[in-house]
Amino acid sequence: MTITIDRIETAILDVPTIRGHVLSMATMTTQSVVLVTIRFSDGSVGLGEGTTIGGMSYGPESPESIRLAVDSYIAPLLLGRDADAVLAAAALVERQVKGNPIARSAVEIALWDGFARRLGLPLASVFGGAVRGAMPVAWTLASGEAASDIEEAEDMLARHRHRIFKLKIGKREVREDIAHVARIAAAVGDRASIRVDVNQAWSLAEARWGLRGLQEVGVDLVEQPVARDDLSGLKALTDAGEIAVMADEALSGPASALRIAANRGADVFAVKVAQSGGLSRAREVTSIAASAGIGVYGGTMLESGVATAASLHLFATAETLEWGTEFFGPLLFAHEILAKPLVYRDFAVELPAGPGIGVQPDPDPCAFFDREKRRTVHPVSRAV
Ligand SMILES: O=C(O)C[C@H]1C=CC(=O)O1
Ligand SMILES: [Mn+2]
Repeated sequence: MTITIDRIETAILDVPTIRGHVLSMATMTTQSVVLVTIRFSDGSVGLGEGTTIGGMSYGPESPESIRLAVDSYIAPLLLGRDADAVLAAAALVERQVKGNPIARSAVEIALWDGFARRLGLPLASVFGGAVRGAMPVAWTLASGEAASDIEEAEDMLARHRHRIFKLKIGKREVREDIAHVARIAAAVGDRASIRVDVNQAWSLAEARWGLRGLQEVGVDLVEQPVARDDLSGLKALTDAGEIAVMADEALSGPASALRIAANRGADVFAVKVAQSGGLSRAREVTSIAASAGIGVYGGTMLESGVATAASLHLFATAETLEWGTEFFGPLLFAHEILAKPLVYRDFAVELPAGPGIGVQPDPDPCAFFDREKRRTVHPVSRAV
C-alpha cells in the first residue's frame, strides 16, 4: 500500500545566541529556527528546518514567511500524496510555489529524512553513500571587536575546534575593516585560514580597493563582496587578483549557478541547501561548480542541528570539498535543541550516524523556545 503524507506541522523556535553576531546588515542575538515535522501514514516521521538570518535583512524570506508558506501553500499541495515520491513532491512544490526557497527546502529535507528513515538508511546512503565521515568546519569571528575575536580564535585553536576563520566585514569604512582583519590575521599567523564575508556591502570601486588590501594582509578568500545581482562586478573581481572570490547570495539554485559558472564569474561557490531550494537542487549546484572547475564550500544559514545534519549528509557525498564547510550553526546557539548534539572535534564536524539525517530534536528545549508554547522548561545554557 502506498504510504502517504498525512500531516505537516511547523514551529518557530527563538533561540538566543552565545554572543552578538555582527554582520554588515544585522546584529543577531537570537536565531529563529523554523522546524517542519512531516507525519506519514505508516507512522514514520520526517524532520526539516528552514532558517534565515537577521529577519528580512539577509534576503526576502523571514521566519514568519517561511512558516506561512509551508502552512498555507506547501502543506495543502502535499497532503495525501505518495510519501516516497520525493522528487515528484519537490517538483510540484517548485511549480506551484514561486520563490520561497528556504520554505521549500525545509519541507524537502523532511521528505528526504522520512524516506531515508523508512529505508533504515542514513540520508547520505540514499544519495549514493558518504565519501567522507567528517568535514573541516570554519568558525565566524563576528563579535565586532578585534580583541575579543582574537581571544575567540585562540580558544578555538587551542581546543582543536576550528582553524578556518571567517570574519564578517562591510559595516565599517573599507580602510577600518582592512585594519580590523589585519590585526586578527597577524595574531593568528599561519595557524589558520582567514577569510572574510562582506555580505554585498561594497560597491565595485570599494571592492577593488578592499580586495587588494585584504590580499596584502594574507586573507585567502573573500565572500560576496558586491550586490547579489552584480554578476559582472563579481567576475571582474575574480579576474583581477589572486585572492579567491566566493559567490554566496548571488547563488539561488542551479540556474544562477550555471550563469556564473558559464562565465567563470567566481572562484568558489558557497553552496547552501536552503538558498538552493533544497538538497536535490543544492546537489545540482555542487555538480555545476565541480564541472566548471569552481571550488565547493558547504555554506550555512546559521541553522540548528536539524538543517546542519541534512547538509552534512549531502556534503558527505560531494566528490570534492576543497574549501571545507561552515556547518557550525549549532555552536552559535546558547542552547542545544538536539537530543544528541553533533560532534565537533579535530577541526571538523562529524557526519551523524543512524537513519535519515541521523538526529532527533530534544522535546524540552524545543518546547521551551517555541514561540507559541508556555515557557516552563529550563534547559542548561552553554559557554562559547
Ligand atoms: O554566509 C553568510 O552570509 C551567513 C552566515 C554564514 C556564516 C555566518 O556567520 O553567517
Ligand atoms: Mn555569506
